[in-house]
Amino acid sequence: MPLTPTPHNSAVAGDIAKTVLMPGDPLRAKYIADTYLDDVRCVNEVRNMLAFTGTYQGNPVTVMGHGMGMPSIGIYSYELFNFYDVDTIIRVGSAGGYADDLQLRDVVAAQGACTNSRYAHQFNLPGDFAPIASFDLLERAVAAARAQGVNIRVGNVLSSDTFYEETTDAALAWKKMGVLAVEMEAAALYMNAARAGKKALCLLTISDKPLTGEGLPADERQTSFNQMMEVALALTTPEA
Ligand SMILES: O=P(O)(O)O[C@H]1O[C@H](CO)[C@@H](O)[C@H]1O
Ligand SMILES: O=c1cc[nH]c(=O)[nH]1
Repeated sequence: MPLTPTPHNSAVAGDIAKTVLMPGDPLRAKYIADTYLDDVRCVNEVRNMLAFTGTYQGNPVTVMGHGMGMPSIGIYSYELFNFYDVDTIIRVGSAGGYADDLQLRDVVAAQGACTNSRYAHQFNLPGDFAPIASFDLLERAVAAARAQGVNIRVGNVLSSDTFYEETTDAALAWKKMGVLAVEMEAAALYMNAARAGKKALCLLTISDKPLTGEGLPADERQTSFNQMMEVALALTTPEA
């Protein structure tokens, strides 16, 4: 029985490239496709979770939104890894900076992803799982960033089930552990990649600082992340 299309994705297996870039916002996926890809076609519109397949410097790549939160990226990345034979997913997201020395628009590579979610419980492990990036992708992202003159920070992030918090207690506690920034999906992506034996990396642009109240406006969140996108796109080329 064919596994594709799925209830969430009308693409069939050959429509999706081996490497997929995933922002949370489907309009950011469209922006990446319109700005950087050639020979683009839209391969999914189910729930408006837009997916586009094209080429970047001659190499096939798909760009698809994943929505907000771990249940959402959990579904899309599971299907891409297990039903569409995708090898590599690179999330290109926004994050709230915790570290004092992170500024708005800085780029972070999530080497590890702490989480307050129970996503790992489905794997019935006799302990806590440490969700980590593919070292190969991480190493290549750092090299690509240096080559492009992008100052990239590498470290731990928090993948949170909540965007809004009653107090700053949790943020301050994670910050004390050296966690650089908060977002909402990397841990689930890294776990799905680990379980499927595939590769994943989460790159983030700092869109706000929850502990100081600084933030970029919504339109800039959608379109101002070009440095991060260009580092991610460099990983789609064999020579990167
Ligand atoms: O900008 P994206 O990639 O959606 O990432 C961040 O923004 C959303 C919250 O505003 C969450 O999805 C969080 O992870
Ligand atoms: O998840 C997110 C993303 C951006 N900023 C935050 O504070 N949290």
